[in-house]
Amino acid sequence: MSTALTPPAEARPPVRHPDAPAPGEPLGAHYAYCFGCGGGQPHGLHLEARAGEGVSVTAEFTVTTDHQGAPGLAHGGVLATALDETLGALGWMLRVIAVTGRLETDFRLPVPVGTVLHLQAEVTAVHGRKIYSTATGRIGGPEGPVAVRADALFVEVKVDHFIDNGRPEEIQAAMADPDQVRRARAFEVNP
Ligand SMILES: CCCCCCCCCCCC(=O)SCCNC(=O)CCNC(=O)[C@H](O)C(C)(C)COP(=O)(O)OP(=O)(O)OC[C@H]1O[C@@H](n2cnc3c(N)ncnc32)[C@H](O)[C@@H]1OP(=O)(O)O
Repeated sequence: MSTALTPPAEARPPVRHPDAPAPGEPLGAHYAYCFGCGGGQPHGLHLEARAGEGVSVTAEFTVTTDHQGAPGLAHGGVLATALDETLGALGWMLRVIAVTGRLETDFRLPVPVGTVLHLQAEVTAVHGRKIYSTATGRIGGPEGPVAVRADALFVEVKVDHFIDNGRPEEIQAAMADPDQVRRARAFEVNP
């Protein structure tokens, strides 16, 4: 793991938000057109995440023929997306909006089409806006061998990050959708 992903000595253990979803609760998509979790992307990952214990989440992603790199095998970038999306879902447990600053991925086993990738992610430390986290993706069941893993640094941002940087068409459509506004507001209110 690179030094950029090693929390500084003064970093704190993560604290589960009191209003975080209960363990086992489905987290749903944060945006219908998200390539990782949205239902509106026909070739997307349709990753389904659930709240875990502490500051953790679990997720499942089924590799389809849309996700190939080599014949019959998942593309490494798609697997990195699955790890990134699962790590991004940790924001629900802290109730902050955060984006990926750095993602370091190890690919340990090839992942064939048809495989269910069982993902688990947890926050390991928080320092200011910096959120340090780690994730695994297992095959053959939730306790199967680790096929992919990642260490990451997410950086907390405000909703303005998306409003200022996103394309106006999609931003306006999202802001006109009451469900989307409700999801964004859920993260904005911090103790
Ligand atoms: C509506 C609901 C939607 C909910 C939306 C949820 C979406 C989840 C989707 C899945 C996750 C994604 O793919 S998100 C999409 C992919 N990621 C992105 O597009 C992010 C693009 N990058 C950026 O916008 C920016 O670089 C930021 C926001 C990450 C940081 O910029 P900034 O806000 O100006 O802050 P900055 O001062 O640079 O950095 C803050 C601290 O983090 C450190 N830091 C920043 N980047 C790195 C890095 N790569 N490696 C090491 N350290 C880093 C800095 O050194 C600093 O440490 P110190 O000096 O404080 O010690």
